[in-house]
Amino acid sequence: MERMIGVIGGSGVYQIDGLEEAEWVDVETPFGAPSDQILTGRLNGRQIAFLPRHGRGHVHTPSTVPYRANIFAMKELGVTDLVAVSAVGSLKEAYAPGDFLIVDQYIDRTFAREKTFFGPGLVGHVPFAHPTCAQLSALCAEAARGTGTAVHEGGTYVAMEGPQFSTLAESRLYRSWGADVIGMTGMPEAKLAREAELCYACVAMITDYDCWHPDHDAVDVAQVVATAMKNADKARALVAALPELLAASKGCDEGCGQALDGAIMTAPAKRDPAMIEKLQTVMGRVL
Ligand SMILES: CSC[C@H]1O[C@H](OP(=O)(O)O)[C@H](O)[C@@H]1O
Ligand SMILES: Nc1ncnc2[nH]cnc12
Repeated sequence: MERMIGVIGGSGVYQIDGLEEAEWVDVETPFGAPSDQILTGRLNGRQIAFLPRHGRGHVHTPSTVPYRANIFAMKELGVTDLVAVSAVGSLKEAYAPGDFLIVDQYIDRTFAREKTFFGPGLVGHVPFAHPTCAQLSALCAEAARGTGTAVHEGGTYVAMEGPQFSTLAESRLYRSWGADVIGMTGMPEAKLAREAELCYACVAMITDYDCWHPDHDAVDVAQVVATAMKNADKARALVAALPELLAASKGCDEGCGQALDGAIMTAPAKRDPAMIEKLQTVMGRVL
């Protein structure tokens, strides 16, 4: 199967430049519209799709981002490898604002979001011990290093509900858990990408020290935006390098594309035909 990069841009990354045949396209899904139109085109001769997670102009809160529609739409467009770019707070001294961290684990503290494509009449459970694709993550690290930024490979992302930032007690709690960075959108995006059998990687752009650091002011939007703006060119350079790196890579050998093998529990005779039809795009392979 031809591989194709999709990118979901976070706070501060609402578009990418330099696409040939660039076009913002509407994609409708059974879960409603995605966060915005999706920018499609060719980057260095290779097809790519880009979606701003909060919409252009930042209209969705972390809780109202239509995560299911976003993943569905990417799959519909033929994306196989999805890269999330996310602004995060650092929970460790060594991870400084301006650095990139390639996430490989999550702690999901969100509670007000739809987190699965499954439902009554079609029940399934995908493996999630390793929530990101190691091969795609390695490509992201290589692309990130090419921007000249400090890159940390591997780290745990705490996904909080927001939209308010954390209290000091919460920030200290997450540090005591050994978590590395904090954001508001990593979940359920990563869970849904796994259910849709996509390779998924998260490039976390560190924008602040949250509120635990005695020598830094507690995070506010101005800090996040200032760092994100400073890093926006690097984020775009990183994205620009990805399609070629993917084409030259040996591809995923850890089964992201077969995550649904053996996952569905509902007996064939009990499966809801409407659910089967609704989910053709994301999991037609096993239905
Ligand atoms: C503007 S600070 C909080 C906001 O920024 C992050 O967004 P994203 O993950 O989409 O880059 C964080 O998760 C919050 O949504
Ligand atoms: N400190 C922080 N907490 C949650 N989300 C963030 N996004 C960027 N910085 C953040």
